[in-house]
Formats: sequence, C-alpha cells, structure tokens
Amino acid sequence: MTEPATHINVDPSEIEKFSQLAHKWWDQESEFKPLHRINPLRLQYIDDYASLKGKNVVDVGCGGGILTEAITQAGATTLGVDLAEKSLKIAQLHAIETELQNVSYRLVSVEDLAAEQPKQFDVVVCMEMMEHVPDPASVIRSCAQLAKDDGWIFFSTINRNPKSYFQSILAAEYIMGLLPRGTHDYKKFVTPAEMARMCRNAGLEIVNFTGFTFNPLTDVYSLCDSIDVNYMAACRKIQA
Ligand SMILES: C[S@@+](CC[C@H](N)C(=O)[O-])C[C@H]1O[C@@H](n2cnc3c(N)ncnc32)[C@H](O)[C@@H]1O
Repeated sequence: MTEPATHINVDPSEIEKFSQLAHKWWDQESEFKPLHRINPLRLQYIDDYASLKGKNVVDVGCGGGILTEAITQAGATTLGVDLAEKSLKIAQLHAIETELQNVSYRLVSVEDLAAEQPKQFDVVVCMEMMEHVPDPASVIRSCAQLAKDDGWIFFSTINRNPKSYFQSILAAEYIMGLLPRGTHDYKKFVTPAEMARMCRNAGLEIVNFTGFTFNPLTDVYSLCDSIDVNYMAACRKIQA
C-alpha cells in the first residue's frame, strides 16, 4: 500500500482526523451517516451526466469507498485514491467482503496520479474533499489532467457564507451533532464563484451546479437548485 509521496498539497491533521474515524466508514449511523445518506443522490447525478456503465473512473479522496463502491456497482471500473492509509485498508476490506470486482485503491495524491496517468479516465469524481486540502486549485487542475478530453469531472464541496457556517458548522457539528466538532474549517469552504474560477483556470467549464438540502424534521436529504450550502458541480473540458 505504501507509496512514496512527492506532493505537498496535504494537511496532515486532516488525514489524521479521517484516519481516527476509519473503522466507522461503513457504519451507516456513524459520523459518516450524512455521506451514506447523500450517496444515492450523488450517484444518480453522476450517472445522469456520465453514464457510468463501462466507464473508467477515478474517485479522488475516496475515504472508505462509499461512493467508489456505488460507482463500481453501477458498472464502472473504479480506482479510489486517498492519502489516509487506514481508510484505504477499510475500503479494500469492504470490497473483498462484498465480493466487488473492478474496484481498486491506491495511496497516492491526485497530483502524483495526474502526472502518472494523464487523460486516462472517462470520469473523475472528487466529492467532499477539496475543503480539506491547503490548495484546492491544485486538486482541480489535477482532476482536469486525469480526465480524457471528452471526460466528465464532478466536484462537491461547501459554500462559504453565513448560512453555510450556521448549517454546516454550528448546526451539524454543535447543535445536532451530525458530525464531530472540528470536521470543517469555515475558511476552507469554497464559493461557487471560486470553484468556477479555479475550473476555468484548469481548462474546465461547469455545465451544472446542483445543491443538497437536508430537512432535519423528516431526516431526508434531496437535491435542490439552491447552492447556498452543500453543492456539486458537473464539468467538462473546454475544447480548444
Ligand atoms: C469528507 S471525506 C469524503 C470521502 C469521499 N469522497 C466521500 O464523499 O464519500 C474527505 C476525504 O478526503 C481525504 N483527503 C483529505 N486530504 C486529502 C489529500 N490531500 N489527498 C487525498 N485525499 C485527501 C480524507 O482522507 C477523506 O477520506
């Protein structure tokens, strides 16, 4: 599993945070419950644009493989990459338990993978990861490099404004306890305008923004037009 890392775009405290929780990745009632709950929504979103069956996909910042497995079950061949070794071990074990073929995992940064395998993937997904790294523009550039010229690239993150501070940090971490305190750093949230600029600079155009909404009364997540808080972007390469 161990590969030499030549990159610097990583915050070791973030990796440690996720490593501490690694044994809980597949516990649907754990700190990862929100990711399990939004998983069918984001899978459908990706599949609607990119038709996953038969595609070669990389899942950047894959964690324990919640989305990686779902993408593979939809018919893709999927590589999950992360820098938290414990999470990758859990992902590999879970794939063995579920007897899932066509999925593999590697401890490698997105920057190093992009240098090694440019334009190799039909679909690149990078969900809930860029708000945990020092340089999200580098992640976006690398994801763009990994995609084939006609490929699809998907990102998700959290907007930065008073509403997102209230919902994602105060409510989720302190009032409702959906996430451990300290999961998110408000300063690292990414506005849609910032994402659009970083995508343009990486040669990507954003085809669609879609938001997530959570109703605490019904405990139901759904997709919505508002991108005030959690949102996804579907991108393509800008053709010369
Ligand atoms: C909130 S989790 C999201 C996991 C998965 N993408 C999902 O949405 O289900 C964030 C993930 O990003 C990973 N991560 C943080 N910094 C990273 C980096 N510099 N390179 C790769 N992965 C990183 C963490 O280890 C963790 O697995």
